[in-house]
Amino acid sequence: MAAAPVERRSEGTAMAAAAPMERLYEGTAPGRGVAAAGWRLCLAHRFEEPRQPYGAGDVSFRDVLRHVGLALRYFRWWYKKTRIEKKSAFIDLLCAIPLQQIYGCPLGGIGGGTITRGWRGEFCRWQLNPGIYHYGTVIADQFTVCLRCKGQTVYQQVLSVEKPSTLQGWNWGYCGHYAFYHALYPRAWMVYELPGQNVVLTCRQVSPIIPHDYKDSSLPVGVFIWEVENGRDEDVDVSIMFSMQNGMGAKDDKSGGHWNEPFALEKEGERVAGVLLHHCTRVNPFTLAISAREKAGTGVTHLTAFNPAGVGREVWQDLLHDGRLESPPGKSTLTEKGELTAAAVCASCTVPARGHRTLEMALAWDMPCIHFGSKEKLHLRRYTRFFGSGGDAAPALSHYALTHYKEWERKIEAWQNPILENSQLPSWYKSALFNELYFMTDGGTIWVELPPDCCDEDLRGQAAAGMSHLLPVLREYGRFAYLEGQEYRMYNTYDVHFYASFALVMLWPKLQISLQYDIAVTVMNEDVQLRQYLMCGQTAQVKLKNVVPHDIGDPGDEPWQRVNAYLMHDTADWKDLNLKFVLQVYRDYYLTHDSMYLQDMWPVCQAVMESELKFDTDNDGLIENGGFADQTYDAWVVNGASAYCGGLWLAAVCMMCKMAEVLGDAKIRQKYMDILNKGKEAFERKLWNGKYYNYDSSGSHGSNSIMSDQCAGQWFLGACGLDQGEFEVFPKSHIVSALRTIFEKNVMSFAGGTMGAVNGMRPSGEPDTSSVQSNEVWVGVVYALAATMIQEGLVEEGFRTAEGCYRTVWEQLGMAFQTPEAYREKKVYRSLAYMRPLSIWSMQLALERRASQAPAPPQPTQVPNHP
Ligand SMILES: CC(C)CCC[C@@H](C)[C@H]1CC[C@H]2[C@@H]3CC=C4C[C@@H](O[C@@H]5O[C@H](CO)[C@@H](O)[C@H](O)[C@H]5O)CC[C@]4(C)[C@H]3CC[C@]12C
Repeated sequence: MAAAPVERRSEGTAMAAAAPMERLYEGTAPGRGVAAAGWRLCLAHRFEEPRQPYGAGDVSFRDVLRHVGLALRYFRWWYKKTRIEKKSAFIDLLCAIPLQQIYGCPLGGIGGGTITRGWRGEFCRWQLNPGIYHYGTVIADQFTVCLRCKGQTVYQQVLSVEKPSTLQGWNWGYCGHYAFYHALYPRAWMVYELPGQNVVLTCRQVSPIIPHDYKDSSLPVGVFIWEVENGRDEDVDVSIMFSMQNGMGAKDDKSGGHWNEPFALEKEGERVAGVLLHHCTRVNPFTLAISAREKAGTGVTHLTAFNPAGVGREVWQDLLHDGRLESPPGKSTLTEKGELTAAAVCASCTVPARGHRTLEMALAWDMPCIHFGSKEKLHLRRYTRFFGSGGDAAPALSHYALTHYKEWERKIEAWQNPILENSQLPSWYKSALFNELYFMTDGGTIWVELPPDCCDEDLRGQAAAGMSHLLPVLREYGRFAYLEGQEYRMYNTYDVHFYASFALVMLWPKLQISLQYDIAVTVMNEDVQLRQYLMCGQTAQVKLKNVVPHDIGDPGDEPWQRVNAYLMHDTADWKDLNLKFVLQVYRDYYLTHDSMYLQDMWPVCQAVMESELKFDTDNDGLIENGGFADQTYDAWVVNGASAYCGGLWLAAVCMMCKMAEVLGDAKIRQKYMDILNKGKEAFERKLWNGKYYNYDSSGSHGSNSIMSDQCAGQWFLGACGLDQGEFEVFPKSHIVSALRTIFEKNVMSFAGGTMGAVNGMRPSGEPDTSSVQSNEVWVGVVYALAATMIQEGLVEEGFRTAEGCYRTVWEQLGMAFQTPEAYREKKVYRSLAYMRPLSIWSMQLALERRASQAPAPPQPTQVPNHP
């Protein structure tokens, strides 16, 4: 291999996982402006480990017996839902999405829908209907390059390694050994050497993901900046053609009535031209726009319509002829039922000998008004406040994207560079930190406006009345929701958001505040409808008053309106949800200093803590679990006092004291101080075993398992600076001992220390197989554990722990941009593209905290400058 832009830059605990990349790349070009850190792959790469989604065959006989009731109830529910009602299941255990090791950076801002490109450049994952995914590569969606010298076309190639059965008139099968992909979300680069041409193309893909920005970050656009380097001694005319099918490759692309039209928009001296592809479905119609920026020396041409299911010769020849497209005026006809249509836009320029030029192209999509599955309410997306809701915004969005992407990149660099340039941080971490952020947009994310006429009453009366800032916050920042996972279709699953929320509060704090207001409203409300819960078979109310819901609803139904789509357990009896609300309220206040928020949330915190107090059945100041899987580990039973929920409880009680202090509520402060003092003693007495905190106090076989998440309470306390002095809840020495034990057992004694931390380990050093979740690794829990280690000074251990997950997911298993909830040491994974791994941002918070506390480096002695 020549000079190796694809080399693996790994430090310390290097693993062999990604080594084949180096051997595959045969190019020499470094590309233009490609970031140093990130996730890099040669286009000829193949992932070798074929993993399977968790299936019935992976369950032990003991677990089959344990869950046979659930399985039967689930099957009955699933059959009714999918076969009789013809709807899709919020979790489809019987039809898991097969693993495709193809994904790369998604396009688009927050909550306007996403289109994911694969690392080989394909347009392959679509979330335009809110929260609903369509997986499928659309073959016509391509970039094609045409090179002309002295008036002759010398090279024309689709920049795709595919050899499809449609559009055979095109020149497919680009040799992947001459290109590489590099992702550093929200940007990605593809570097193509054009064999034998002495021309290098670098395509930089940019999405408007800008921390603390609540306008541009909402835009449904992506920009492709093509840097063309001409290594020849003669000028070359270069054209890049961007072709796109009208639709996302789904059934309704053939439903008829779709049409395309060319457009050009000139504003403030900037001209953008392209084609609009109107996708006229009954529900959630949208317009796609492909475009390019016209400027001196850059011409933009188009083809309004072609048949993407045909041979495609007319398109190919058109471009081949003169490096331009025919550019007919006027609209296309409407498609017939069964017919597909596509369009293309082409940007061309002359690149001088040994010179360089840039071509700028954009993809925008405008689906301003959306219905969820129930179609009860019409919602307006966030970006409509800036671009209107008439369905005619695609030209303006394209123009805005092409004239603002430089500013976006400046802001992205100002945010990312201090981290990227920190030589103390390993480069895998830099890749993990930014690339895991993909889920913020590609988590089925939705960001909508509050209807202008929405009042307290609509948010259900008394709930809203107590919160003076509820309406102003929701009006100004809108409503935000993201899925638990692309396969676990529930919005804002709260026990999981607890982990992921660090990313939101650190980067878009107003969205975290808005989400919390939404949760606060649901706390006060109830849903009296009865239903059967699948795990235990009992019937109970959908939602009780004064408890935090599991989730805010299913996009296949009517989220916000009907909460708790999850029907495995009655989560009114879960022990972690209420506590996670209190912990987030204080954490958010600590990070944002938003005292209005704190004031509004205070009565809600008191209400959920009152509900929680009933779980302290023996009045020792510590809650007890109920002998079922009554927390986020929803298939791992806990009985009696537990390290996880007991620890969260004490942390929440501590934060109640702190909040009461801030708000000057002495009575409440005293109440929770008394509970805290009693509870701390009970926690140590019931759970501390001299080395770590036992899983639970039941004395059953698994009760002395080592749980990787046993310090979750301390994680939050440390993140809020509440881990010392008066507020030291857990003795420092115990926390450090527990973390060291987890590192030794759950990390280093599991898969040779290369796969992160297993959820539960027996003291003997065997993974705990007492439940289907105890021998899983949960990536988001591992990142949270790593943050806790860093907070407690075990920095190397923290990085080592987290590195195992990153390398496993991104380098070994080919699960880039679809990090799963869980994997086992061998064979299986569970729930692709999951929310929890966003917890990696808590590692960053811990690192920033440490850096700000570190003593300042000695200053060089100042030599007085005497005249
Ligand atoms: C008789 C059959 C052959 C054997 C069937 C066994 C199965 C019934 C069970 C084996 C594995 C179980 C599933 C494990 C995980 C699940 C996830 C859960 O939802 C969310 O999970 C998060 C934890 O990962 C949690 O934090 C979130 O709050 C939840 O929203 C739902 C249950 C289940 C799918 C579970 C169901 C039963 C098995 C498939």
